[in-house]
Amino acid sequence: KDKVEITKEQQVLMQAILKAYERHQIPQDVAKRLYSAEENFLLLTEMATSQVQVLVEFTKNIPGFLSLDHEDQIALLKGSAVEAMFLRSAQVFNRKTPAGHTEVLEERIRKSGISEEFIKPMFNFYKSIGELLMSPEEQALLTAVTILTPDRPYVKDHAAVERLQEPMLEVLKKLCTLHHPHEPQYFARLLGRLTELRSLNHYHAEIITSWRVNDHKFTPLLCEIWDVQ
Ligand SMILES: Cc1cccc(C)c1Nc1c(-c2c(F)cccc2F)nc2cccc(C)n12
Repeated sequence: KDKVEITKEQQVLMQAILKAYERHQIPQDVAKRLYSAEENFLLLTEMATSQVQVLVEFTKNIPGFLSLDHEDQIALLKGSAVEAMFLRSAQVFNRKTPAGHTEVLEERIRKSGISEEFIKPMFNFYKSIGELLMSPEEQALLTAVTILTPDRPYVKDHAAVERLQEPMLEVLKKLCTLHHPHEPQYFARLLGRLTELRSLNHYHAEIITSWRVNDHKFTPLLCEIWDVQ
């Protein structure tokens, strides 16, 4: 009989409480919220930009790299950036992050304006790297070997790059034997990944072009390393 009525003040109080509750969500709640392709592209652009910065710092710390011809240093960096970044993002992707983060990253990559034909080879590569269960030393050496690939475009002194790459391949080969005693083919499998990486260069160039066609903006560093704009 006596009608229940929310008073005006109670309405205001309830709205304030609800607003606060929705604003202060815990991470996994946020993860469920779908992001727009633009938001995903922006996040990936930030990730890619910091990956390039990390790549440049890592490369400068490779023993002997800074004593190479300066133009060759640039040619090696520009020629290997995509492959090195695929390797690093594969490590990031395969690291067992707190539950749900890898799926979130995968979802954001899938919804960032990259066409399906490039998504497949990208995740196949991530999976094939994950299956190798590389040690941190193997990951670091494989990245250094990738950067010190003598036959990149515009490299003048091939021999000097080979002299740096050789000893790293030797150490990597020994590590594979030590870490994977029951897999004599492990080193060969690692080098097989480098071949797969090269094919991803082509896909990456297409991804960049398709983003540019849709007028996506890159950071100055990404433009510089991939000769965009
Ligand atoms: C950070 C990231 C992680 C996984 C997938 C993607 C698409 C990205 N983002 C980019 C990559 C890139 C990379 F950084 C690592 C591996 C493969 C890549 F395609 N390259 C570029 C070039 C211009 C802009 C972006 C956003 N971008």
